[in-house]
Amino acid sequence: MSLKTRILGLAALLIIAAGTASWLAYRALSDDIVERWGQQVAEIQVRYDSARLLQSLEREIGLAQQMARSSALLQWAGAPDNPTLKARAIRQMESFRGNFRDNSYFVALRENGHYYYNNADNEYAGNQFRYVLDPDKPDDAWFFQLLQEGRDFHLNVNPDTELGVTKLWIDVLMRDDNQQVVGMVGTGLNLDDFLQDIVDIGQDGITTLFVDYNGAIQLYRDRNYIDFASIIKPEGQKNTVDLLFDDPQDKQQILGMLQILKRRNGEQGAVESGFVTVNDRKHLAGVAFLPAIGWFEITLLDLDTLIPRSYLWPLVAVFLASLLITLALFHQIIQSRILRPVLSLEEAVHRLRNGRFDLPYLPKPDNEIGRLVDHFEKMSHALRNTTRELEQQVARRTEELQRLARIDALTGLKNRRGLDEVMSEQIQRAEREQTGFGLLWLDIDHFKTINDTLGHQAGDDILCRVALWLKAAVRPYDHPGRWGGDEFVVLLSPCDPATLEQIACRIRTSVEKESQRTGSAITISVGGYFCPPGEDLDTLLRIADQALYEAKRSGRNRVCIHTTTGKEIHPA
Ligand SMILES: Nc1nc2c(ncn2[C@@H]2O[C@H](COP(=O)(O)OP(=O)(O)OP(=O)(O)O)[C@@H](O)[C@H]2O)c(=O)[nH]1
Repeated sequence: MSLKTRILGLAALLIIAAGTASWLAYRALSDDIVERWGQQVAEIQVRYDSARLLQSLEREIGLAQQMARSSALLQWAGAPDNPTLKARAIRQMESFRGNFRDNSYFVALRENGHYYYNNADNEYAGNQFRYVLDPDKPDDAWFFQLLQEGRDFHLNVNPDTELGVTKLWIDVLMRDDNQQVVGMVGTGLNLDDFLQDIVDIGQDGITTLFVDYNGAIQLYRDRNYIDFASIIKPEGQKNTVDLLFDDPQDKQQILGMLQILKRRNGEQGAVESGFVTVNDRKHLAGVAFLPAIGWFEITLLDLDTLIPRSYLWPLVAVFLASLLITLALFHQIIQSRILRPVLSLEEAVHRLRNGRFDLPYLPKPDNEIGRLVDHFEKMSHALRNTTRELEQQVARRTEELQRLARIDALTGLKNRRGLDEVMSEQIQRAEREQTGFGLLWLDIDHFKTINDTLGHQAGDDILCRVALWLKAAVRPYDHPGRWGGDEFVVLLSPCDPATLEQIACRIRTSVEKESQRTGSAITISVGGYFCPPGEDLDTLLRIADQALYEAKRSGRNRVCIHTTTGKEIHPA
């Protein structure tokens, strides 16, 4: 796996890990914020819903209480059979009917159990007496129960089977001057209208319900849950609020909140809240007690509706986008600051390893890698300089060795190899320019005797001296050399037969004279050949050797020149 893949993989893992940790922290924080926010919203919503209910009811309750205190009604309640009082009371009732919101009323008298009623359509005009309440009839039990309890005011959601209506009834007791209960008055609000106005107001995610002092559901958008005629039902048979919750802990929590609020007994602004599950969805429940009517108001906030999960998608999108941007930036930085310099360095090292000093462009970021590249560049420059110096030294030494390989170590003249090269060049030149050159072959006479009598070292000294005299006797552009042993060769170019002869004689004379001057007289024999263009080396050497042989055979210390026209011997 490449370094780039590893670094980017590691970076992605770190970012995802950091992102996950941030996400979890965010979730915890957002849950906390939502909880706090939800509690505040729940409390506000509870107060708002309570206010809406009370606002609607307070006027009706006030009117009902005013009606209960009406002297016309109270007098009639004391003498229900008195037609004058009855007529006056009914007129009074009818005047109240016009003021009630539902334009309906009821009056029930304790003494004879007569129940009077009229509605918005004035359906029972002149016939307000509807029926006689029967203590043994379950449908009428509410009346007798309220009389028994002696509660001055009561709200009751109840279908009236006689009248065929289901209403939220406002029941207010009538008391005479002695505070004796003489009857009951009130009005009924159409339940469907009331639910629509107060409870089921179409706020998405917000559910409002009202329960009575014992937790029995009184107002709820689903009528099936409403506990009609709660007052006459024994405990245990009521539709209480806990029916809405599946989790026993939620049931306990809600009932616990009702208990707490009961203990606080309508304390101003007292609201309890907590999380519950309704229909498998998390809700925040807010509960408040309404002492004016003795009910609790419960608001359920569906958090998934109010704060849908889809709200989080932009956050996820932002996270993913920032992840991609971060990776791209990271890749760019890694690429320019690490990978590209490292790859260039690797390429440079590869070239250097193959002996190439033409390094590619090496980026130098301002970091450790940049410093490493800088050191590498300096190192490669030093290596290049050292290598060049070594190469130059080797070239110089090779050249010297090559030169030495063509030089005779004893005399300093060209050796046989050197002479071979010069002769080959001259053969080519002669061929090319169609001119001849001269070749002399020299041999010291009786050198063996010199060696034998004076010693080998003395022989060497004589060889060196002969070399010096030879050099002095030829022209600067001629090529004298030692062929081997006591034999010397001189190549003369440019040359002609006369010059060849002249120089050959001069050499022989010079050696003879100079050696005599130094006290160890020696002589040499010289064979010469003027080489015409087109002849090969072997032929030249053979003819020059023959000329030398002729010179020796003729008595030594003489020159024998071969030309194309014949041979000529010059004695001393
Ligand atoms: N001192 C010395 N002697 C050498 C060297 N090379 C060859 N010789 C000797 O030179 C002698 C050459 O003798 P030759 O050329 O064969 O015979 P010569 O005695 O010169 O007689 P001619 O040539 O017939 O006059 C031999 O004795 C070799 O040992 C050398 O480098 N130094």
